Amino acid sequence: MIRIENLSKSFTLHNQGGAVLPVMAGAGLTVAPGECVGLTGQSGAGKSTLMRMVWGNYLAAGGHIWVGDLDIARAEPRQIIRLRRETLGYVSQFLRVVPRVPTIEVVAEPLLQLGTDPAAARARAADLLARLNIPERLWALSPTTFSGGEQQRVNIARGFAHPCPALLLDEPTASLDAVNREVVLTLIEEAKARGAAILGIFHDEAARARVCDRLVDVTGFTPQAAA
Ligand SMILES: Nc1ncnc2c1ncn2[C@@H]1O[C@H](COP(=O)(O)OP(=O)(O)OP(=O)(O)O)[C@@H](O)[C@H]1O
Repeated sequence: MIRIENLSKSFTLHNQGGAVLPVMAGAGLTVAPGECVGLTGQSGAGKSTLMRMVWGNYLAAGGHIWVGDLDIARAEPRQIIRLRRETLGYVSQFLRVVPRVPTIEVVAEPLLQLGTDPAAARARAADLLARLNIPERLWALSPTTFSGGEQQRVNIARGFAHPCPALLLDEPTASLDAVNREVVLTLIEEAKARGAAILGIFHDEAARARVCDRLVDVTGFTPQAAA
C-alpha cells in the first residue's frame, strides 16, 4: 500500500547562503495492508522528514513514494489533496483547527467531506470521542481551549474517523495517560485488522513493540550510510 523507493532529500538553507544539507539518500521501505511499520533511529536521523515527505508536505529530491497508485514524489497538489481526503490519514502530535468549530464537527469533518450522511458522521465522531474519554459536555465547544492531552485525543479521534487505507502516526500515545494510551493502541490494532497500512513514529517502546510488525531504522538512509 505504501512503497518508498530510492528516496532522497536535501534542504536548501536560503537564509544561510543557500547551503545545501543532504539528509536522506537511497531510502526504501514498504508497508503492506494490515501492517504497521515503525520508524526508528536517533534524534535528527530523519524520521519526521520521511513522514512529511509521505504526507506530501516536503518535496522529495529524487525517488518514489507510492501510496496506492499515486507517486507522491511527483504528484500535483490537487492529487495530494484528494489522496489525503480519501486514502491517506495523518495523526500528527498537535491539533490544528479553525477556531470556534465545535469538537464534534472537528472529528466528523473528514467524513462530511467525503459525503457521509451528517447524522452518521456525527454518530461515528461521538463514538470515538466517548471511547477516548472526552466528556460529552465538551463536544459542543471548540477544542482550542482543551488541555494538551484532550487536544491530542480529539486529533486522534479525527484521524481515525474515516477508515483510511493508509495511515501515518506521529507519536500517537505521547502525553496520554495509561487508560487513553490503551484506547489508542486498540484503535491502531482495529485499523490494522481492517487492512490499514500504518507507518508510525513511536518513542513509547512498549507501544511500538505491541503494534509494530516491523521496524525500519532510518539511520541507514543518511547520505553517508547510503554512499
Ligand atoms: N525544514 C528543515 N530545514 C532544514 N533542515 C531540516 C528541516 N527539517 C529537518 N531538517 C534536518 O533534517 C535532519 C532530520 O531531521 P528530522 O526532524 O527528520 O529528524 P528526526 O529523526 O525526526 O528527529 P527527532 O527524533 O528529534 O524528532 C536534521 O538534521 C534536521 O536538522
